[in-house]
Amino acid sequence: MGSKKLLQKSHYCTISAKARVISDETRAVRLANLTGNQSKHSALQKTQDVLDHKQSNNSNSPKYGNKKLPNALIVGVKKGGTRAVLEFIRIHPDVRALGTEPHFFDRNYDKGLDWYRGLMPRTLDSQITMEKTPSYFVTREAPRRISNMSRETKLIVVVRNPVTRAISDYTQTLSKKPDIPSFEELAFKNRSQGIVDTSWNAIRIGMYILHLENWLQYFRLSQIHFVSGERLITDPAGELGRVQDFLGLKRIITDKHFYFNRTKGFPCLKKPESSSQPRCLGKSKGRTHVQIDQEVIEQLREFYRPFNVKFYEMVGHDFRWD
Ligand SMILES: Nc1ncnc2c1ncn2[C@@H]1O[C@H](COP(=O)(O)OS(=O)(=O)O)[C@@H](OP(=O)(O)O)[C@H]1O
Repeated sequence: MGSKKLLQKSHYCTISAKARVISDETRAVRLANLTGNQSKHSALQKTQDVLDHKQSNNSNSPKYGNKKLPNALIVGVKKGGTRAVLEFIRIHPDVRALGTEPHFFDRNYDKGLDWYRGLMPRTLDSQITMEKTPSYFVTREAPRRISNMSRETKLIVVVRNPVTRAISDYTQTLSKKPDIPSFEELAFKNRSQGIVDTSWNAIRIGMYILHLENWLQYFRLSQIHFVSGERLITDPAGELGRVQDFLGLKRIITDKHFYFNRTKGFPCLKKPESSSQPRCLGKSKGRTHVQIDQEVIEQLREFYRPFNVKFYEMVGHDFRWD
């Protein structure tokens, strides 16, 4: 076999090994989130050990290294574009990330930090460990718990127009439970009087300033980086450039890594040479949204406006959601 073919073959093996690792890892964390029992957790640990072994056979991964608690977390927001940020940043050679959402600081906190650390990929000292769980942003206890782990944790929040975010959230729920009430019914306590139901999660999550105030009790604003969910779609390289700066990483991910996939309607990662792996996000990202009456959208815009303005003032950036 010629040297070029050999190279291509080993590259292909690395990619398919990585794909296997990701699907095993997904199974492992899902298991932990679905069950609360101890024997399943040791099964999870075993699966994770197998993953580590597989990853150590992957030439892209360190042969040695340690499982470390994350230095950086993507803490929100749900439907903001958190998966895209994680999948894009993890192509950086100095980043290793858990592919699935461990929900440690909300649902699995009682399992302890050792359990959490055990889920993480092995990293060299120079590498950053990351995970993403979008529900952390709206979990009251999450900032305190994360600051107890390390006060130096870097936090990333992907924010998006709260009205579009709410519709995206509802569209996702509807895809799983087709019998739920209409968006309008859930969004308002009294629609004719314009009284919004702030107890509905799809609405509450978008009141970003309220959640942010909770985080600022434990973290400095400079420890939190806000990614624009809108610009992440129109200029992924620009947003990822700022994420790399924030994480203290060399800017390796650039516009050379992205292309706009017309079928998907979103930016995707360029395929590494000779790989058959899809590099666009899955079907649950970029769903066609439920059609919502323009008047309802206007009412929600009005509702969010004061919260948005306070949020812009606090973070020093106008996201232009009006
Ligand atoms: N490159 C790329 N490809 C696909 N989708 C992209 C991308 N960049 C951002 N987005 C937007 O990400 C939205 C899903 O957000 P999350 O990943 O945070 O969702 S989740 O909370 O993890 O379910 C998803 O929301 P919907 O379009 O409403 O499905 C996308 O708009």
